[in-house]
Amino acid sequence: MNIEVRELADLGPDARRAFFERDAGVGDVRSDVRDIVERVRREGDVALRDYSREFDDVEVGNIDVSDAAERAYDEIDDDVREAIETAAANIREFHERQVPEDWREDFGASGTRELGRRYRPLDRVGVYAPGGTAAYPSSVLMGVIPAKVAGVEHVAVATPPADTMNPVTLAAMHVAGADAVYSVGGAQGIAALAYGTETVKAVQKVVGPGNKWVTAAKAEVRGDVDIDFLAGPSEVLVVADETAEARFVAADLVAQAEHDPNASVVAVTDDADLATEIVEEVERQAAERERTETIEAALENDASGVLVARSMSEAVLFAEEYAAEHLSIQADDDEALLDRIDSAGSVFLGPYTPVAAGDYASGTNHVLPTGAGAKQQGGLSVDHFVRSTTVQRLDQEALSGLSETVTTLAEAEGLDAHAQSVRERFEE
Ligand SMILES: NC(=O)c1ccc[n+]([C@@H]2O[C@H](COP(=O)([O-])OP(=O)(O)OC[C@H]3O[C@@H](n4cnc5c(N)ncnc54)[C@H](O)[C@@H]3O)[C@@H](O)[C@H]2O)c1
Ligand SMILES: N[C@H](CO)Cc1c[nH]c[nH+]1
Repeated sequence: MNIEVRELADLGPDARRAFFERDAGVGDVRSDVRDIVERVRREGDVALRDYSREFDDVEVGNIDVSDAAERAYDEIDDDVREAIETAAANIREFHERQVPEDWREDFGASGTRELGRRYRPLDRVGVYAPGGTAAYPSSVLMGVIPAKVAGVEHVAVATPPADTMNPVTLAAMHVAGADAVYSVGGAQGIAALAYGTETVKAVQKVVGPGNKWVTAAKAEVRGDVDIDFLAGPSEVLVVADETAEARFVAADLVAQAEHDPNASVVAVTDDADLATEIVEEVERQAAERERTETIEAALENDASGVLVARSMSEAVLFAEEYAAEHLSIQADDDEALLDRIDSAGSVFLGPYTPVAAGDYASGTNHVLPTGAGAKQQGGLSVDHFVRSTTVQRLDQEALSGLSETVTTLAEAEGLDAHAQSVRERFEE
């Protein structure tokens, strides 16, 4: 692996596009994924079994494995069970703070003009929990717990099949409170949740992270079913100044790189010596990890690199444009730098806040927008599982006060029935 330190100012238009318009290979698989989704719609369970054979090399027996979750919980090691419970408690605590409250207020100056908002949970949602090259019990917690905190009655989870399903992933489903578990992964798993099959019940909304096939499938079904956002192959951007510890920066880059060859990991600093040290550390640490091949592939992506900015202001401008899934700031005045960045999925401040803490257990959600989606939205939250309705009540006096405004605007729009619906109430 040969990572070069690059000057930010020297990046040409193609290199800049590779960073800012990254899509982690999702575009390349859109047409294959369209075919998979269509076939699942047409053929249901038969297609799910065929795709599991083809892509996961598994002969699926039961697609519905809901019964296995509680058993797995009893069977896993005590220390793992305890870690799941601790992480789940922290995630639940953080998400309980997000539950919106119904409100009503009288805005009327004369008469009653009572306006408000109420929130109700969705009825049925589907959570995708990845599980191709690694197991993701943490993603089960991150998807199911906010849905349950929001009050969703039926939360189904789809996760790739295996000859023996990962017991820790199953146990996490039990802890999080999943109502149904289906052993189907990839694009076919997303299609099954979106449209239903003989075994899988269709849901109103599909959420959760995954690789490029999963992400392309979410883009494909969006419109027919609601989704959270595109949460594809992982990304991290570390903004560092001369006070940063190269070892820590490198460890955070290597950690996200181990998810997927399509992951993007970037460090940007105004200190050229630090940049060189980061590269040396990344090379050393990557060689020591178990998933070296994946890490090296991710580091060699066009959207990965170690960059030197002319100033921290330039580094901050890069971070804003990059809109990372995870933004780590390891710098002296991290809060001042953060103040100048609006676009990031989740932010990690200081040397002792590794991204991995949020990945598992600090309590924030790790399902986050990738591909610069953070320019438009934040990570998965209780908000994704509720619908809001506005409610209003006027009395006669308040309506009389508004009548001129409404009828004038209605007539300006050429909608006289609207105007009359107000006047009618004041005619004998
Ligand atoms: N953005 C986020 O919030 C976030 C959070 C956690 C994980 N992730 C990402 O989730 C992903 C997990 O990836 P994974 O692969 O381990 O698990 P996965 O469950 O996302 O994907 C596995 C599935 O991919 C499908 N697949 C594999 N090869 C295929 C092919 N050639 N054609 C069609 N389908 C194919 C299979 O059906 C398999 O079941 C990583 O990219 C990781 O970075 C993202
Ligand atoms: N880093 C991932 C989000 O991109 C979440 C995760 C799960 N397990 C470990 N990490």
